[in-house]
Amino acid sequence: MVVAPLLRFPSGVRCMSSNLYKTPSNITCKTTCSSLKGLRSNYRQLQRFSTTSACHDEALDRTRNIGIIAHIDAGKTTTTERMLFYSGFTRRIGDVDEGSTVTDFLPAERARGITIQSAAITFHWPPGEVTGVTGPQAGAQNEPTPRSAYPHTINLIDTPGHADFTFEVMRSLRILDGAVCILDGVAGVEAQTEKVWNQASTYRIPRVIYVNKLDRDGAAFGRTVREVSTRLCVYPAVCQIPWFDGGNGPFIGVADSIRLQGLRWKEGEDGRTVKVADLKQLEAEEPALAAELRRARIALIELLSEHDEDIVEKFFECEEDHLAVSSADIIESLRRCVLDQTSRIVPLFAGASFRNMGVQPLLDSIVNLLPSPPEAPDPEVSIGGVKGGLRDLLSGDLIVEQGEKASAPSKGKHPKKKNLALQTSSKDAIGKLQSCALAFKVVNDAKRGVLVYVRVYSGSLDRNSLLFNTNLQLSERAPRLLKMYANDAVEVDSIPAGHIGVVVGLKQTRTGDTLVSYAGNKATPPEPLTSLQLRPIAVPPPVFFTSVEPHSLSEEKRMKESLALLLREDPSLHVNIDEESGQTLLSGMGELHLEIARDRLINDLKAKATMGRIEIGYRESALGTSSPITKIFDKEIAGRKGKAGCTAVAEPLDEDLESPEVDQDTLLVETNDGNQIIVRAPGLQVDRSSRSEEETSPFLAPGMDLVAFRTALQNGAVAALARGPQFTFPMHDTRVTLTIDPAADLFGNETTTSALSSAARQATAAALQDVQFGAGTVMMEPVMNVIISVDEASLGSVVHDISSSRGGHIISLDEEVPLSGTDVSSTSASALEEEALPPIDHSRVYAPPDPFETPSVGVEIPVAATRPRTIIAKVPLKEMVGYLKHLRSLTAGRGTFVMSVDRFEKMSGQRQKAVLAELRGGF
Ligand SMILES: Nc1nc2c(ncn2[C@@H]2O[C@H](COP(=O)(O)OP(=O)(O)OP(=O)(O)O)[C@@H](O)[C@H]2O)c(=O)[nH]1
Repeated sequence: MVVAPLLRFPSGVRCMSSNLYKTPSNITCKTTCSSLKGLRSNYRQLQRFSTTSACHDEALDRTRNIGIIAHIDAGKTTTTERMLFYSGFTRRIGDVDEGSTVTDFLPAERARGITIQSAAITFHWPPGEVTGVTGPQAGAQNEPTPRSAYPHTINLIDTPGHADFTFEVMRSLRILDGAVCILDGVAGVEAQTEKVWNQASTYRIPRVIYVNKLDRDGAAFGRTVREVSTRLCVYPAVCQIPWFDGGNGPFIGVADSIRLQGLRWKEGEDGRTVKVADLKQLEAEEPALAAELRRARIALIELLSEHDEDIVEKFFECEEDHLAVSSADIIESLRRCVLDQTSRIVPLFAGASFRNMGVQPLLDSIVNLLPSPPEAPDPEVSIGGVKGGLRDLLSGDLIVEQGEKASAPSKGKHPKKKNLALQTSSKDAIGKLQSCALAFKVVNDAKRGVLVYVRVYSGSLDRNSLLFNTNLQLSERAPRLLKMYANDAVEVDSIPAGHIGVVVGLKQTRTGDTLVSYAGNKATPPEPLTSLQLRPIAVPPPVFFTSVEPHSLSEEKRMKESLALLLREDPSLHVNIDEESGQTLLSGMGELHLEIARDRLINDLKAKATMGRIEIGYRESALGTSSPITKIFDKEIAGRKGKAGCTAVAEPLDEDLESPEVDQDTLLVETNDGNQIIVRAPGLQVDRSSRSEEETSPFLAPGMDLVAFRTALQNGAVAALARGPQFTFPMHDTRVTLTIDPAADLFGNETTTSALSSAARQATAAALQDVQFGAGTVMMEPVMNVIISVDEASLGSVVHDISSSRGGHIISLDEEVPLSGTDVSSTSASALEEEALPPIDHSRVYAPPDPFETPSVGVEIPVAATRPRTIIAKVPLKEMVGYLKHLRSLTAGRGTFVMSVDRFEKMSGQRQKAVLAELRGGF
């Protein structure tokens, strides 16, 4: 009798065997024996856990921070709901289509049936209390107990699948230690799957794959396995194959190649009852399936043997009998391969979550195969201009020279000695670090206020500790800490390293900020801790915008507060105020992104405002150089006299060309939103004897330091660049050089920061006008990097449509390595790609045959016609609006695509004219 690990329980967890076993040949077990105790008891367990620090290390081994990633509609939320149900977290299974799921709890998500925000939720698998007592570890004995025999804490992040929320996905990926990638067994590997897969590769996240929806007509497990190898460029380790009743009947379960058994679920039940049949029983009942299962087992051992020496040894110990290798040894081998990602082995499982089939073995695989926080790759940090791993930093392997970024290369007699001193003092500072956490999500909760979700990476984040925000350079106290269960919460005293929790009461922290606590009671941490940042990501440029108007003047303040909150939640949204019209413009990544922002603003945050039409965010660019334009601002602002002068020159910015030389008169060179701002002040006589951030000058008003001076000028230029002189679109690829002549432009006490900003804004706007009257300006449009997946039969028509009707450029067909999905990441291409691993040998990939692979009626389609093809093209965004519908019609519903902003491109005169005519006449 073979009993699956999912059916084994540690002592103390009682299996209600009388209900579970039916006949010796038909073993049935309820997997949630100790489940359904209800939420309250789970809460109590976690509360105890979080206040008992002695258990933390052991408990950390029993923790998994896992994400679910996939293409839209692959079944992430449906699968998550089953996980919550089987773990005893919920008493009934929520339904996406009825809008009753736990994780999609925003009204907009429930109304649309899609995931918008990543939800973080905690549960235990297998059900029961996660004790600090270390159980028998795998590998300790000859036949070790799998990890899935003991309860683990799973922090699960359900991520959105829609391309408009790519940034939300990236944000979530940064804090995961492992992921389950769900594929739709009918659609296979889709373009969005490839994108999010590559993003996960960027962070080296170990993954398992779950092929869902195998109950649907047209499901093709074998084809999907092959696509995993060809399109995701990994070796699928097929751990389960689908069990179709009688070979080509309905999907009824899975055959497990690790444990050599069949798992069968009864149609129409809630899935808690699983019938297990061993290989002998399968041979009697389903001989074809049993034969395939043997082949799957052989293929699995062969694959592992190529990458793991230990399994080769076990294989020889078993006298080269593939079927004799123990399941525990296979699980350990798979685990080693998953954690060491150079093998590119990804375990693959099967199921139909909607029919309640396949989810418990998937949960077992999360516990057995994915890493605990200490086993996950070292999180990337940047500190004092140096990049590396956090663990390396804490252990002293990553060396930071404090203050080197700000100071010039060391001069003097003993440069080496100086460096050594700097290193020692930065080491001392790093020793003071008490905890380091990443705020990965900010949510405005109607009941609890603003919740900041954090992942703690080192130390322990304690209630009431002072947190320094290294992005905003300010400190905030953490008055309350919570552990979240979707939209329910439990108060805790601390959040230890490796865990996910919520800080309530932070007023400034935004999504993506790094928070550190440190020893000592200074207001700021010692250098270089002030610059410590975890996995920074760059926000992509927004390409759609809309206007937001308050219903009345009295509503304006409230609307602005709501917008500020929206921006804290989602930094991929941007707000600009058009100085001339006074209009507030909200811009974002896509139409759906802005629609959801509108819903949040008006329905959830109750702002009384109206949003205009969603439009493409064009840009304007300078074609020539202006003459130097000087403006003197001289006016009373809020009862205080303000006077300042500034000279501006505007010119085209070519990032490929070298920046102008930076001399000691240059106070700032900064490129932001596609424009460059340079501030120069010859003769300012900067007093550099004080600390760098407090540098000052005799020309500046008392109390104004150099930072305030150049920020004021920069803000003025940014405001003017938000509105182009000819088409009123924001400027792009433009450089503005601001020059201050201290003798002529600065007027002592009267030169306030707002006067400086106003002078810089007026001078920049006038310089842009001067360009328009001279060489002129041109419109720019967002051009997208588009990846389209089609089959061979539709390739020709799709390529023709893109290149002739949509003005796109085909870049390539069937790139061997898919484009990296790191468009929203500052991280360079994945380290795995850098290691230049040998290509995957697709001919050696095992995939079982598909009963429904070819249509049973009509003309047989040649296999080549259904071969997946990938088109990579650059297409103007305007031509991609509403493209999905068109692509579906060209490809009989099979085609999918993803896109991301490539860059802004200058438009031809003819195209500019046509777009302007359309904009004036409306869409
Ligand atoms: N037949 C069948 N349908 C399924 C299965 N799993 C999910 N579905 C259906 O597929 C649709 C999408 O499921 P979701 O769980 O919302 O998918 P998702 O990946 O969370 O989608 P997004 O949140 O929008 O990215 C729903 O109508 C589900 O009922 C399955 O195993 N079989």
